[in-house]
Amino acid sequence: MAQLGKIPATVITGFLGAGKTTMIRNMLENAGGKRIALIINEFGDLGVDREVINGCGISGCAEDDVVELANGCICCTVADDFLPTIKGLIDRDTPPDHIVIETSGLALPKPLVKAFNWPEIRSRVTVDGVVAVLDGAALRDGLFAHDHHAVQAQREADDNLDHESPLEELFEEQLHCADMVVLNKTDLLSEAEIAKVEADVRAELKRPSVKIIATAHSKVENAVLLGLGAAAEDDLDSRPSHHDDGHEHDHDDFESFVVSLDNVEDAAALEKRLIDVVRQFDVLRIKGFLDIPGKPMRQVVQGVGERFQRYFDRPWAATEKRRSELVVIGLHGLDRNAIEAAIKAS
Ligand SMILES: Nc1nc2c(ncn2[C@@H]2O[C@H](COP(=O)(O)OP(=O)(O)OP(=O)(O)O)[C@@H](O)[C@H]2O)c(=O)[nH]1
Repeated sequence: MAQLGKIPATVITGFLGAGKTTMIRNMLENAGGKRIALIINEFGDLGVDREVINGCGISGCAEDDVVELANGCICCTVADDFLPTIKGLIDRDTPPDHIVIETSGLALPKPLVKAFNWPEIRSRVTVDGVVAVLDGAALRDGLFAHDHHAVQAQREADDNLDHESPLEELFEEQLHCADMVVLNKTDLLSEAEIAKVEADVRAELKRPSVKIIATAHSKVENAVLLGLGAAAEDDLDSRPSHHDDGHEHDHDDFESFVVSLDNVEDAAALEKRLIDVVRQFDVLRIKGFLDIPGKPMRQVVQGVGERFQRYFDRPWAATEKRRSELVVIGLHGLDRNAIEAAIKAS
């Protein structure tokens, strides 16, 4: 077998908030002794995903098995960031059994898969599979299908601009590169909606062999996710991309910033303001941590579109500064001042 002796690597792709980190937490919790190293890349300067993974206290999940690539989107920094990181992992005295890479929700997976053909790693690592996690509720609501904001209407009106929305393009990039599709958040969909979304996704796939798994809370068994044996780096041609012609890719369609707050007395009221912000502005994702006075634990805030979740994940460490910080991610042109003012208004 050509892949014999190579370390398998699984690439997890999927739009902002689709459920990638949740999937990886499940995976680590059920690793069953398999040594999984994790490379995490996210859009925005707060490193929430790594924190969420480290905060979960999974036994056997050593801190140095989780590497964060924080300098921009992984697909644009492969040579500078990704290659040295993966080399570092495979050169360890005890290399991992499996490498899992969580790409940022705005990353194109294909340039990353391509990087596995670099001579230094090609002989030692193979892309076992590209897994695309899809937000079933966002698909049902048409987030990736047509223009949902005025910004898009302007783009449509200008003949010089690419007519496809950045969300639609990303969706296609991620889906067309996938060896397995996880249709997530089915708890928010009716049976009929699941069937409709699944059929839409199936129609968009370029390779009929790709399986679609419908699930909630990103629950898929490791035996299903890992060990696909796809050797995706050898099979790039069947994964079409908008950028195959060398067309430049950047993330100018999106932007993010961090909002720092004082401690938060009334988290429910803050959540209401955050939902208003999502409704008023082109905000796609808000996530971060809150310092709630009198509480020994830090509170995690997760917002995907208008859907918010809050939970306490771990005690603040004695050595760390309690802080309240949120990363706001949205379409380019966010009115940062207005958004900050709206979040801070009380
Ligand atoms: N209702 C529901 N919520 C879900 C499901 N899966 C994940 N979530 C929630 O969706 C939010 C985002 O989940 P994450 O796993 O952080 O998503 P992600 O893809 O890693 O997000 P980014 O890294 O920011 O792109 C969290 O609040 C999750 O608890 C699901 O199946 N159903």
